[in-house]
Amino acid sequence: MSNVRVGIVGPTGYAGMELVRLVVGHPRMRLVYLAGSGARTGALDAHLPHLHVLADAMPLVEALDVEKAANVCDLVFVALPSGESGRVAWQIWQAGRQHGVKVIDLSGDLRLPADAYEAWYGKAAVPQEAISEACYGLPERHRESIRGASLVANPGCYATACALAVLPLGDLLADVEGPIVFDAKSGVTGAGRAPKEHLHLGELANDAYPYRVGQHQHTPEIEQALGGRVRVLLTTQLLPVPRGILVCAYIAIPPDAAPMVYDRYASFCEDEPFVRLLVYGEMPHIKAVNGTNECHLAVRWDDRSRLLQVFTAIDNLGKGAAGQAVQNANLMFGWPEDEGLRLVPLWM
Ligand SMILES: NC(=O)C1=CN([C@@H]2O[C@H](COP(=O)(O)OP(=O)(O)OC[C@H]3O[C@@H](n4cnc5c(N)ncnc54)[C@H](OP(=O)(O)O)[C@@H]3O)[C@@H](O)[C@H]2O)C=CC1
Ligand SMILES: CC(=O)N[C@@H](CCC(=O)OP(=O)(O)O)C(=O)O
Repeated sequence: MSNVRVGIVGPTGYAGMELVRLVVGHPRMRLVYLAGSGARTGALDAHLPHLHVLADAMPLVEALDVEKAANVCDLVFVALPSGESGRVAWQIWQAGRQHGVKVIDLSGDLRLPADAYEAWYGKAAVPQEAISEACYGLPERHRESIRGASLVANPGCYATACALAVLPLGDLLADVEGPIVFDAKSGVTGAGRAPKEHLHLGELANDAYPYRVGQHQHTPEIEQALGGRVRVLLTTQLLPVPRGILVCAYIAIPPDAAPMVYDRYASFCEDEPFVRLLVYGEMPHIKAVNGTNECHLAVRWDDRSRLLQVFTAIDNLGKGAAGQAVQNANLMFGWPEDEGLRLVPLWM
């Protein structure tokens, strides 16, 4: 059954190590190639002792060789810092194009048009050809295109949680008045593993605060994921927890649509394997989705303010990164969408 040969570029990073866990547990994937910058090579469990249990199932970590990645793998996940990741994904895709290698990039490099990317990320964009080739990998919106894609831009973590809060509105989105406001909070693994002063325990413990306000790079990605029809105000905040994203969206739907809005969300979620609508009145918890590919969603109409509140919770490393990447791979290979993703939450 384990017939598809898989490579992971960036396995020593937070998203990459979660990919290792999911790929090793996937019944149709065989991990054959691990590569990074060359700074940490050899046995992966020498750098990540918790993976010792998987040592026999894992190749050694090598310095990245694009040609090798393209030749020994059928599928490559690329999870490098933005600015580097999309370039590497594009190179591997080009090198393996003739024998149909499939590539999923977890960074923001292939998600936006070049001018928007450069404006919001402040970095040079990859060639337009790469951006045009890449399919935006939000299954709840682009399932059919993902099935036919060989290069996928995996969505951002905040962008996933925010878009999923709104997409169930469907054509009601056209009647929303004013911008949609997202109050979003993330655990610290969202910032990656490279040490930074504001991420130290001493700085972050007992604290929580907004950051990159008005400048967060997922703002245009959310607008794009919602079809470019609404303005978005996104406030991102850092929480002193390792993982998980919690979003509250405030949406001015027409008040006369309020009585049937829960049913609209219910009918959307009924067909979605990973978006779970909570019973009216229940609220999502990040602990209930951490370690999984699920998005938990709650809807509440506030009659006093005449606003719809939609709450979503995802694991930034799960549905926000590695889990969604595996979901996309399942679609690209024509497998059941939840293959290898029937995961029990970590809770503690
Ligand atoms: N963390 C998250 O929650 C999410 C992350 N993402 C995206 O996924 C990508 C990876 O994020 P994350 O895992 O958090 O990042 P980390 O900083 O934790 O890890 C980055 C990885 O990239 C490797 N690396 C760095 N530079 C190079 C290079 N020049 N060539 C080859 N390998 C290199 C590092 O390996 P080495 O040890 O060899 O230096 C490390 O394994 C980013 O683009 C991020 O935006 C997207 C959604 C959510
Ligand atoms: C807590 C934290 O810092 N989260 C990151 C999440 C975004 C990310 O991972 O980067 P992409 O733009 O490539 O998706 C951030 O806010 O930048």
